[in-house]
Amino acid sequence: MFKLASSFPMCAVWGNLINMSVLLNRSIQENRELRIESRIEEIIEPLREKIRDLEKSFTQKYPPVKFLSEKDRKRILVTGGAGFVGSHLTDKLMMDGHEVTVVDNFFTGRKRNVEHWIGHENFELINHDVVEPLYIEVDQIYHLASPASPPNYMYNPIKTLKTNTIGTLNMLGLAKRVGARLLLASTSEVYGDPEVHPQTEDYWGHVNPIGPRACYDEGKRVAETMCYAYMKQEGVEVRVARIFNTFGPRMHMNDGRVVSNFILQALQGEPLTVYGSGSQTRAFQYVSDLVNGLVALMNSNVSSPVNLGNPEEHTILEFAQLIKNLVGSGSEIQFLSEAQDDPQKRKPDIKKAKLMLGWEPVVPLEEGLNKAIHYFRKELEYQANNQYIPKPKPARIKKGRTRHN
Ligand SMILES: O=C(O)[C@H]1O[C@H](OP(=O)(O)OP(=O)(O)OC[C@H]2O[C@@H](n3ccc(=O)[nH]c3=O)[C@H](O)[C@@H]2O)[C@H](O)[C@@H](O)[C@@H]1O
Repeated sequence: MFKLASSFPMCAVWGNLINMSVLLNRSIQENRELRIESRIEEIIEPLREKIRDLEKSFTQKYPPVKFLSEKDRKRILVTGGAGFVGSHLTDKLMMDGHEVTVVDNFFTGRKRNVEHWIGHENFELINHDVVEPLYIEVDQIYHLASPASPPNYMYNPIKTLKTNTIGTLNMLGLAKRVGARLLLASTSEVYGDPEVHPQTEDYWGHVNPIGPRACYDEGKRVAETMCYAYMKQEGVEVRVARIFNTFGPRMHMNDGRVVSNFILQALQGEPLTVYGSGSQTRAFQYVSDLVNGLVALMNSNVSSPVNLGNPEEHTILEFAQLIKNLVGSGSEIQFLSEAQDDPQKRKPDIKKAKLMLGWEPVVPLEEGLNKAIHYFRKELEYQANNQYIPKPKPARIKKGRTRHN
């Protein structure tokens, strides 16, 4: 009796203990499962995000494109179409509803500049160097292919000369064969270090034919000569745009021209490098103004050269101060030695463009600069955050020659 009576509460205690330990085990188990689940969630969420991004890129949405009837839609070739100006021009022509073929050798152009059109039925991208002949059917040719920034065109002067001479001959030959109209992207550099100010189209220029800039200046001058020889001898319709200093988004980070240099230096707190005293002048136009001018010229009946630029002139030093202020940067200004044959003043006379094309720049300098600053700020963030951005490759040197000969 006593045994039974005393063993009864012991059984109850054991029973409770067992229940408690089962409960404890269960809650430990549940806790562990919860922790594992949340850990898995932590790992999976970024993967889900990547999949969502990939899905988005598969169902790519293109910028809106106008519908043009067969009669109005043109087949347009843009050489250098993946470059800074070329890619903005391609955007306009695509959005206007034309069929656009971009040809680029990607020396200074980048696929990223036109990637938003890849796969569109009106768009084609060809990796081709205009120094080699090209056989396609087109109605209009915008011939922009050539490095334009002084460090780029001086990097390989022979290649710059070939691009502007043989490349232009090839494109004029194509224009002649298929009956296309060709617009040459010429430059304010045909005026050299000008003795006439502002520069009008009838000024013949002041160019050093054997200086470091000659490969580009003389290359473009002979390209203009070729256009008019083809016009007179072969009846090819030509348009010649003399483009003055232009800036905007999609300039290459290593472009080396003053706008991208100053903005990047100001954003990174580095000294702004002014070559010489900074008293030399330039007038800067925003890229969308230039693109509108190019299209207006192509579709006009003006076959003689036309200046396209913004006549608002500043010294380079004023320009450095302005960029510093707009960025809100504490960078210093550093004076370096003057570049050889650097034009001391430049400002377009644009009366002809106003009168004959009804064109003039409309984007104020500060507004354009703020857009460019925003672009370069994003590019710097992109470079800092993106593991996959390709680092610029050093040029492959083969038997003393650079690769773009
Ligand atoms: O931007 C353009 O569209 C033009 O640029 C260049 O002509 P350039 O006027 O010499 O262009 P930059 O290299 O931007 O130089 C402008 C001025 O700033 C100066 N500069 C440049 C870079 C820099 O870091 N610091 C600096 O003081 C140069 O010495 C020059 O006096 C090209 O040669 C033209 O074909 C082109 O049309």
